[in-house]
Amino acid sequence: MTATKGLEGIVATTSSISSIIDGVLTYRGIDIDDLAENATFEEVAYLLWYGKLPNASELAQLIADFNKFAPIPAQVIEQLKLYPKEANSMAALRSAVSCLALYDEEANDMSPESNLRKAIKLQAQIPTIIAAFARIREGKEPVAPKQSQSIAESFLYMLIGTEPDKVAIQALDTALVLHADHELNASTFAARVTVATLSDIYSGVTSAIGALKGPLHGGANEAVMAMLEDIDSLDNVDSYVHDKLNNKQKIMGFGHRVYKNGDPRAKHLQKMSQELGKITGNLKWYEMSIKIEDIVTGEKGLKPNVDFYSASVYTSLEIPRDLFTPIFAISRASGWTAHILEQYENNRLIRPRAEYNGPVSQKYITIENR
Ligand SMILES: CC(=O)SCCNC(=O)CCNC(=O)[C@H](O)C(C)(C)COP(=O)(O)OP(=O)(O)OC[C@H]1O[C@@H](n2cnc3c(N)ncnc32)[C@H](O)[C@@H]1OP(=O)(O)O
Ligand SMILES: O=C([O-])CC(=O)C(=O)O
Repeated sequence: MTATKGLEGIVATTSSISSIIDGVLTYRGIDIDDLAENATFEEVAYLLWYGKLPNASELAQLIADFNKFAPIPAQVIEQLKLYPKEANSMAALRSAVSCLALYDEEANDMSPESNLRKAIKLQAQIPTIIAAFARIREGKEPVAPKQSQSIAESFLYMLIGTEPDKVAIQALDTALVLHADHELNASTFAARVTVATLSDIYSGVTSAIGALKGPLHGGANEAVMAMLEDIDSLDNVDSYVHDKLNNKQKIMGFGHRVYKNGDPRAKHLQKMSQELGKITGNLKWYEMSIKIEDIVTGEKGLKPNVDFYSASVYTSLEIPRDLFTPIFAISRASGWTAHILEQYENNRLIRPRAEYNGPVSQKYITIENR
């Protein structure tokens, strides 16, 4: 038995949800470029769960379900009020999603109909939790979900408490489309490992949120913004990036386990970052990002991943930095739950082996002789 560090290159399952072949990302066979330009997040969620694009009435039904399920139980709101105001927002989301299960009577119903319904509920309720916690920690009352055609609109409405701007809704919707699924990424794998024990969907999504939080995965978008704030001006980019690279430190938002010639989602986010910068009259973060990319790609051959330009996009939308990774979770909830449903459909326990490299032939030593 020989271990492969980080399971690089190991094919651990079959899946018909998304593919990355020769650097091209598809959801159910549809190119991400096509979806980014034409689809709404609601259509994409349907596509991931059902394997096809919805017709008008199927889409209307899904949107009606999202609106119906979006309010969260009063007990969960009460829990959010008890969390420390300075709690990490991904930790708060992880706890609150786990808490949702306690108030869902069908949490442990393993029928396919119930699991699909819970996937839709989770997708509807995760944005509500994030917006509610963001307001509660500022001493404000949560805003009830808006009856809306779009999760992006309802989320922004719950966050700011007023009608969101159309440009912001469109930009967030596209970002949600771009982040929705990504084959067997770390958080999706965590979800699949959890539910492969035949544990419930809430456990799977809670595991996934924990995995997404880390800065080598979804947490990188917040780390990118922290870096941009740290650098602070275009003039400081050169010395900052060279210092990091010379000290063999990572530049967040660059590199990817699967893409070696660039992430197809990054160009969409780069364009959005520029357009939003122009609209807000602040191109500073965009211009700094471009300069960082020039240096890192030029000198290390590393390309920006999905997290790099999403940082300046969300900042232009005036979203607080520590909600960037929770927003990633809003989107990826669709992919996580699609993978969980796929895992249940054709389940086998996921249990790899470890190559043992510890001591051998040891004997028990009594405590007085240690
Ligand atoms: C949604 C997402 O999860 S996208 C990824 C988000 N994460 C980040 O942006 C964090 C920064 N990037 C990284 O840490 C990595 O590129 C990962 C985690 C994304 C991929 O990791 P792996 O495939 O395991 O690559 P690994 O970390 O082994 O890097 C390979 C080499 O490239 C270097 N490298 C990789 N990423 C970077 C980076 N961002 N900055 C500088 N060097 C890097 C490593 O130092 C390593 O160099 P070495 O061979 O000289 O030791
Ligand atoms: O696939 C991965 O390793 C990371 C990820 O989730 C993504 O890029 O969207």
